Amino acid sequence: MNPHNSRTASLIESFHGRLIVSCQAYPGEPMRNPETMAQVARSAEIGGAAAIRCQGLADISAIKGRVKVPVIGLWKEGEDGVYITPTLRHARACIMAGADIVALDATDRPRPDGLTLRQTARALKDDGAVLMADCGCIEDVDNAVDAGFDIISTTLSGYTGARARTEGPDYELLSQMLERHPDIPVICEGRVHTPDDARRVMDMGAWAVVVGTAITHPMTITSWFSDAVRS
Ligand SMILES: CC(=O)N[C@H](C=O)[C@@H](O)[C@H](O)[C@H](O)COP(=O)(O)O
Repeated sequence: MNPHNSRTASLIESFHGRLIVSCQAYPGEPMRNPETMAQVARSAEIGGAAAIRCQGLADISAIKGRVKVPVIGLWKEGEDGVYITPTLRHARACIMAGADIVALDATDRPRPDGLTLRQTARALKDDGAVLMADCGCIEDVDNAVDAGFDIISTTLSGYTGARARTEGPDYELLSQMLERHPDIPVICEGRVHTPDDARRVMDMGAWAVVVGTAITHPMTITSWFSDAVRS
């Protein structure tokens, strides 16, 4: 196990075996408003979320003030290449805004500030930060573990070109991660669309599951129903 201090260990333990809800609205969307996201996050907490994952400094700050559960913060900038908390500056800003854990792109693609993943993680660990690695394939996972990340996640599977985008969660990557890194909390995130999907990843041994779209993105949920009704 990575050398955790007891504060980090109890933070990570607080969502062991539990649901994490990702509350994000994308640029140009009607719900892209920190107050709205804080209301969504508080609703998710009341419904049983053991942590909230959220994007952008204003949302992190608003949500941190509204929920008691841990906040996993990230800051998306750009669309190509590394866009989830792309630099050390973005990560530090997330922490300053109130994130208890910061999620970063953990691929080996070039980062805009020229730092490597390992250099970025080292600087943040020296600050005392708790780090979640958003991985796209097992090589990213191995690198993230080497770099000192506290939590590893399937977040970027199907979005980096390294793996095909599965219809639902990437069960295959999840099982590789669980087998190779039994001592690090493994989170399944991405395209978990039903309670059955969520139960299955927990039964496989995931530490926790992150659900975003299927809980907090009404535009997409509506389109699922609308398409089903029309066809
Ligand atoms: C690939 C990427 O940028 N994923 C983002 C990461 O924060 C979010 O857009 C996703 O909503 C989140 O990962 C949860 O996944 P899903 O919405 O499929 O439940």
